[in-house]
Amino acid sequence: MSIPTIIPTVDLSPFFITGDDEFGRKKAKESIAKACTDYGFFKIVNHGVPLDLMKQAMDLSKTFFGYTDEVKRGCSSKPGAPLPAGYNKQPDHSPDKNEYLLMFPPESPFNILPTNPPHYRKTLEEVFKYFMKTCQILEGIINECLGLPPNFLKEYNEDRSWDFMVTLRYPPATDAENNGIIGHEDGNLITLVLQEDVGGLEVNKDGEWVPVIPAEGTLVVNLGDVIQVLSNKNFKSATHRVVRPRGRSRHSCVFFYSLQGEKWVEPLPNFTQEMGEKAKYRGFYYKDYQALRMKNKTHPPSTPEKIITIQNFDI
Ligand SMILES: O=C(O)CCC(=O)C(=O)O
Ligand SMILES: [Fe+2]
Repeated sequence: MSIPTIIPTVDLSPFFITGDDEFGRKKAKESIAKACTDYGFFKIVNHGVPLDLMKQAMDLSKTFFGYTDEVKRGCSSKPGAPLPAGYNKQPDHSPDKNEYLLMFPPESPFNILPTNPPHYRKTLEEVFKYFMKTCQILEGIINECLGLPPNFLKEYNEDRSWDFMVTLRYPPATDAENNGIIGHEDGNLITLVLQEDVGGLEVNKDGEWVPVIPAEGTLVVNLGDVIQVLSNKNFKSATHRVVRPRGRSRHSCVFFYSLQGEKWVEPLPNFTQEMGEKAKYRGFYYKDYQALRMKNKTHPPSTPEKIITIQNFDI
């Protein structure tokens, strides 16, 4: 039997203190670079998000998802809405079993956020802002780990209005099935996951599913397809899934640090010409890739091989 692989936990505190903890930063960067090359997955502590705020968000989420369908549907967007904000449930034909509340940045006019439980909206908006800041710090670290010119990713990805956050509830597994979300990669740049203690998130490493064990105060980070393409596959977009535990629901809160739709995504010269490597992907506009991925959800293909993934852009 193979030994279960441990997902590394990185302490981000050296990036939050004003002093010059060069050694601490170097150590964190080394761990992150290795995790991004091996898995595209790691955990972070001392990430700048107040722990009581994270706990409050999870508690309020549990209360919200405990409401009746009718109440929750009061926060759903109207059919044909331009963006899928608000409450929704995976359609019956989907293999994924969960319900969720999706929000864009707090100032977005598309948001449909619940007025109950009291403070839920405010709490989610606060969490959103903190998660966004943490992702900006991670983006800077990843920029350095990739050896890109200073602030390259920040300038490439400066429009923050495309970020979104989803709070989810997964019902308990049944005797017949336990899928929460099937194995997939995220399409964006960086994803943050706050999962409750029940677990269920798994990452694929060399064909094996490795559980991402929850630890209090910890956030999970995974890279998405945009980083994998820009880095010409030097950094991995992690394949992950959610397996529903038995006997109880699972709650999580997931932040997608994203990219403006008009941005062109292709392997950067730093990882192609300058390394004497061929590009591994065709370029695309991010909005086109998103639209294709959205179709996977709204019109699931008849066979899994037909699901659109970044492999469709392989050269
Ligand atoms: O709920 C989770 O822990 C992860 C969800 C996820 O992978 C996703 O929404 O893309
Ligand atoms: Fe995901």
